[in-house]
Amino acid sequence: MADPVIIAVPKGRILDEALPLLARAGIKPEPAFADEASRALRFATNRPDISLIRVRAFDVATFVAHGAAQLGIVGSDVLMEFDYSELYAPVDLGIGRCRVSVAEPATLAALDDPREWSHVRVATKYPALTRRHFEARGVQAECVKLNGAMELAPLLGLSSRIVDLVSSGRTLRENGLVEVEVIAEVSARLIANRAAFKMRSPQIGPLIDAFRAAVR
Ligand SMILES: Nc1ncnc2c1ncn2[C@@H]1O[C@H](COP(=O)(O)OP(=O)(O)OP(=O)(O)O)[C@@H](O)[C@H]1O
Ligand SMILES: O=P(O)(O)OC[C@H]1O[C@H](OP(=O)(O)OP(=O)(O)O)[C@H](O)[C@@H]1O
Repeated sequence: MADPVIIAVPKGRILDEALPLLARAGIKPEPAFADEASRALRFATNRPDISLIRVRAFDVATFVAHGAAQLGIVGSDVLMEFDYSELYAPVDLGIGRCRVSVAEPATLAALDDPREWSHVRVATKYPALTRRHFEARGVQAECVKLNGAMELAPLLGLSSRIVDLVSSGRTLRENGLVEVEVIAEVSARLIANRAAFKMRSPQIGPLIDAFRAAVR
């Protein structure tokens, strides 16, 4: 039999929404996959030709871009940050919906006009996306890379603005910040390694179709 297709799935919030989607696509992982306390990283499924790996959100794109996994589920925020040419993103899965936005303290926003910025200092997990966004309108962005808790940066004087994910807006509100610009709407995508998609299309093509049919 051909090697199993490996699908990379992020830990954390997307995992919960991905499970029903996998089930509708006919893929039922072994029970340990849904148990974040499990230390296992690779999991079998009801299909001997498919196995799953559970990795950090940003690493899903890296595993698939390098062909270590053939398919993956990842937020479009991650795809925008990396911009890997080896990745093909054929299906919008409609889960993990949020937006990537610029935010700043409410006190600053009251006096501020983003159209007048020529230089900004921004704390973010998304430096490439942030620089591209600001460059497109002639603003130079100096980025401080953080991996989480961006909302602390303005409170502690690390930077007056942040670029982060916003969903309900609760995290911003509870830290005295307001959204001043939406950069992009985000949802999770099914991604495929382009070379694997070409060379293993009899295996991978029907799987992509199954995910497409599972989205509702
Ligand atoms: N509040 C949110 N609402 C909806 N989707 C979100 C939200 N926050 C993040 N996401 C989506 O889920 C993905 C993973 O985010 P999550 O916060 O679970 O990971 P993380 O804790 O930042 O990752 P890691 O710990 O692996 O670095 C993001 O890339 C984004 O696409
Ligand atoms: O607008 P809200 O509904 O408050 O959601 C936004 C928050 O969700 C995400 O963080 P998450 O909860 O995943 O935590 P982490 O990134 O710090 O792990 C994101 O980084 C924001 O902090």
